[in-house]
Amino acid sequence: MRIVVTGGGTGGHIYPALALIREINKVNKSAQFLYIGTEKGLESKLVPREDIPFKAIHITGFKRKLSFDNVKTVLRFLKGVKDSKRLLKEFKADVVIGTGGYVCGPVVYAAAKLGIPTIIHEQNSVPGLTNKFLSRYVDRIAVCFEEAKAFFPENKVVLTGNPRASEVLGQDQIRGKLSVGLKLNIPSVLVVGGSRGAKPINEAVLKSLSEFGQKPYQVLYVTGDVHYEEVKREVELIGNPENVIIKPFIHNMPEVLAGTDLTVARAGATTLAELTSLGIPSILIPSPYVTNNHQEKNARALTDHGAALLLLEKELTGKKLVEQIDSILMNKEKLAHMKASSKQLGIQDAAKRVYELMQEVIKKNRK
Ligand SMILES: CC(=O)N[C@H]1[C@@H](OP(=O)(O)OP(=O)(O)OC[C@H]2O[C@@H](n3ccc(=O)[nH]c3=O)[C@H](O)[C@@H]2O)O[C@H](CO)[C@@H](O)[C@@H]1O
Repeated sequence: MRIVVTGGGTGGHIYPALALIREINKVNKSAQFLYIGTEKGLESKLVPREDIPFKAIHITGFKRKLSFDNVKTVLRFLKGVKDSKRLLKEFKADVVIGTGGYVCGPVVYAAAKLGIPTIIHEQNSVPGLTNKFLSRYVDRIAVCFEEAKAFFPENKVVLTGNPRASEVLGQDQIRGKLSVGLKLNIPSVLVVGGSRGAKPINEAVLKSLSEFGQKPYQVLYVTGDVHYEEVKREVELIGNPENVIIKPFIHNMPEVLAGTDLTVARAGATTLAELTSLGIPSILIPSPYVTNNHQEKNARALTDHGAALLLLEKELTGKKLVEQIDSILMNKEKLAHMKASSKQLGIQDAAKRVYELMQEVIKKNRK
């Protein structure tokens, strides 16, 4: 099977794609992959790390306001379609799957026009612009939230979940903890602001740093690559408590999550799929800067079922953050209840479901 995967911009679109590739590799040794992304997106760094063949096309996203830039974007889109068609023909793709981000636009559109079976994977409860546009042309739309179904043609949409939910299972939590310097016998809180970090979360953590030092739990605090140096400078002034470990980015997140008792995070859809797959309770601080406020809607899918607490960014303070962490970690009953609710929302066999959908569209195309 010759599979083209495309998706990019941020980790939330790239990690599901990488998880899908790894999971397919386990069951189909002869599968061949080509990843198409952009040079500027995080995918140009993450994909080659995994030894997956990577090709880049040049493309930019649409501005929501009407502007001359959009004319340039349309021209680039058409060029992107042309380049994608060439790559798809050269590779002789049997199926193309897009996992989100604007790079999917020309690649998946080109595939549909060439008559190659196509799938898009929508991680969020509310779809983005590119997937809405592509939904007209693709064979199937794989979604992760029941709520997302309403935005797509009924005959194409299938609830599969996020392949990352499958990948995070069965990991070695001891190795995960040791790899970042966490102690084995103390509860751990992971604080992470999505794949690129989040300044408001960093500010709140810095305000509570000394207080964390007094707590019977340990904190793994991930700043995001671009914020790391600044955070480090501030930490030097405040002092770094022994039970708070600070990292710019975690590359072995599945292992690290395995040893996590509670997570404080943005409400990116891929992070949520990982947390619910493992049954990790969370405190979610949705980014208010995303399209249609989709992170808050993602978060509510968990908070409505008691799997997470919601902390809106406008209400976020260092004090509130510590209070919420304590309210969960210091209350065994609440912790157990949240764990169970979280686990119930997980779709653990998501990778298998997406792979089956790929096989189905290929078969249908051959008939
Ligand atoms: C600002 C923005 O537009 N964010 C979107 C982006 O978020 P973002 O890229 O932050 O996505 P998610 O939070 O969904 O996923 C982040 C991914 O990066 C991984 N990770 C994160 C930090 C780290 O140090 N190491 C690591 O491996 C996580 O485990 C996860 O797999 O895509 C998501 C999925 O479509 C959307 O829901 C988010 O709204």
